[in-house]
Amino acid sequence: MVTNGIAHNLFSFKFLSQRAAQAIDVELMSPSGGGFVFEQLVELAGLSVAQAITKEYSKDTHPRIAVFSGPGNNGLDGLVAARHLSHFGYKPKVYYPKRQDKPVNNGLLKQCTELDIPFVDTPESGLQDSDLVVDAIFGFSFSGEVRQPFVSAIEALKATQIPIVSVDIPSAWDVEKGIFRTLKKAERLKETTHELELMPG
Ligand SMILES: NC(=O)C1=CN([C@@H]2O[C@H](COP(=O)(O)OP(=O)(O)OC[C@H]3O[C@@H](n4cnc5c(N)ncnc54)[C@H](OP(=O)(O)O)[C@@H]3O)[C@@H](O)[C@H]2O)[C@@H](O)CC1
Repeated sequence: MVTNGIAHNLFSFKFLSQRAAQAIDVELMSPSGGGFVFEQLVELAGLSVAQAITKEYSKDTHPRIAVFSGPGNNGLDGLVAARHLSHFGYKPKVYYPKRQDKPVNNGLLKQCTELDIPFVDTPESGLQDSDLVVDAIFGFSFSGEVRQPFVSAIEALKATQIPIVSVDIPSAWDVEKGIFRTLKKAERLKETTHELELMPG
């Protein structure tokens, strides 16, 4: 879901607890439940993010998109979104500083590379000359204080004036209490994408 406006819309969202969000994933991937496999869910999540962006931000006005991908599955959603955004005619570039050597990660990296999507070394170079940033750093497994190498990425997101589209939740929010603790920060965020509400089922 992508919404215009900020604070007045935050309270019209339906938020899921961390436990509920994880339970939905388990249910979706259960053979007796949704029967989905992990890769399908990541693909659907990233595609949903890219589609949501096309609805809110035309490639004519916001062609250059920075994607910040984190170390977990939220970051994979970002890589998938980058690929679809490229197919949709946008010009994405990706900041992905902490990579896991797993088949799904490596496959998504390869697909982005083959589309000539640039990978940048710093958050600043990601944001430079970008019209919008996709925040796919942390999702529902984030906890505690932000650790490196993501401190500077979060600071860069706080400082930027371009629209931010967050996957699941704005990164570095306390998953359970963030909306109440960081409402001021949220008011600065332009957009929030809640991928879980876009999932099938
Ligand atoms: N699960 C699924 O099936 C599906 C999930 N999906 C998506 O994945 C998201 C959940 O994925 P996830 O569980 O990998 O968690 P996520 O928030 O991306 O990353 C956690 C990583 O961050 C790190 N980290 C944590 N705290 C930190 C800190 N304070 N400071 C710094 N680092 C910190 C920690 O890494 P570590 O530092 O421990 O190596 C950990 O590995 C979910 O929101 C949705 O978007 C969908 O694609 C559909 C299928």
